[in-house]
Amino acid sequence: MEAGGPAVVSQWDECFQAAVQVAQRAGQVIRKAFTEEKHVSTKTSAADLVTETDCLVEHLIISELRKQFPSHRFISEEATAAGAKCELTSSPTWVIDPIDGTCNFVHGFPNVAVSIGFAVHQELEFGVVHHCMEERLYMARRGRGAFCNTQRLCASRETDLSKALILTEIGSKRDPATLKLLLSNMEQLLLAKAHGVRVIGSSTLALCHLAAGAADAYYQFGLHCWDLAAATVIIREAGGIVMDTTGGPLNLMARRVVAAGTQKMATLIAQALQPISCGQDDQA
Ligand SMILES: O=P(O)(O)OC(CO)CO
Ligand SMILES: [Mg+2]
Ligand SMILES: [Mg+2]
Repeated sequence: MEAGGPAVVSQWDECFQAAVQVAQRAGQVIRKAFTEEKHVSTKTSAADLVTETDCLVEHLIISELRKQFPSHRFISEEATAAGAKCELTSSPTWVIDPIDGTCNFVHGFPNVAVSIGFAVHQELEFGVVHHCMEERLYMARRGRGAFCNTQRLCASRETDLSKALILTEIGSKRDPATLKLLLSNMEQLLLAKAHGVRVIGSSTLALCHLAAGAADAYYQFGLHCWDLAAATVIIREAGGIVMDTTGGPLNLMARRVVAAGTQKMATLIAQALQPISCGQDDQA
């Protein structure tokens, strides 16, 4: 065994435990705020929402983790919206979405999650996603399986597009050209006789449903690295595939993804999609 090997493993274990604890604390804050009046602002479009709870929870998560791991770097949704650089270096980096499903949160629709991913040398090491309203904790560490609370997760083995339940998100970009492509992509999958296409308002939770085998595929153009980081580890550890919409390897910053239980299903979905250009998180 390499000198220092076990020490490195236990270091990330400590980070993982910290992520679980802070995700649960964040969940308590979100649950309490869920039924209270919200102050809602918009960001990049009229459908890109933020509330004071997004900012409060992001501050809570980052200040707690920074206290414990002062040398680590952070990428987070609301700091990026406020102008922080979104750069994934080789340093240990936390990738955080304080509330995934803010539009759901604003409307009282209970698909709302906290998403905390962790990467070292640009490789995702673990992910924790807390479904706040159902108190479900999805989590995975690289090489150690994926779990929802204590239950081990197993992605779908389906390879036939005409038997697939597919998840996607509409996103916040609403110009006519984008909407046309978005609806045309959905139409292609329905014409291929997929059993259904679902939109639940939280990319992270949809990806966790895929990891749990409750859906066969997921695709989206326009999501962000913080929607994707934690759930990517969870899907891979559940035996699923997460890749670029071109069929190549996932680029966490490229704002597009296809995920599926099987490589065959992922390839079929990727082949059916027309690309929608959304830019890169690290070039904003
Ligand atoms: O609610 P949020 O974090 O803005 O995320 C959206 C997608 O960008 C839903 O997944
Ligand atoms: Mg999000
Ligand atoms: Mg968010």
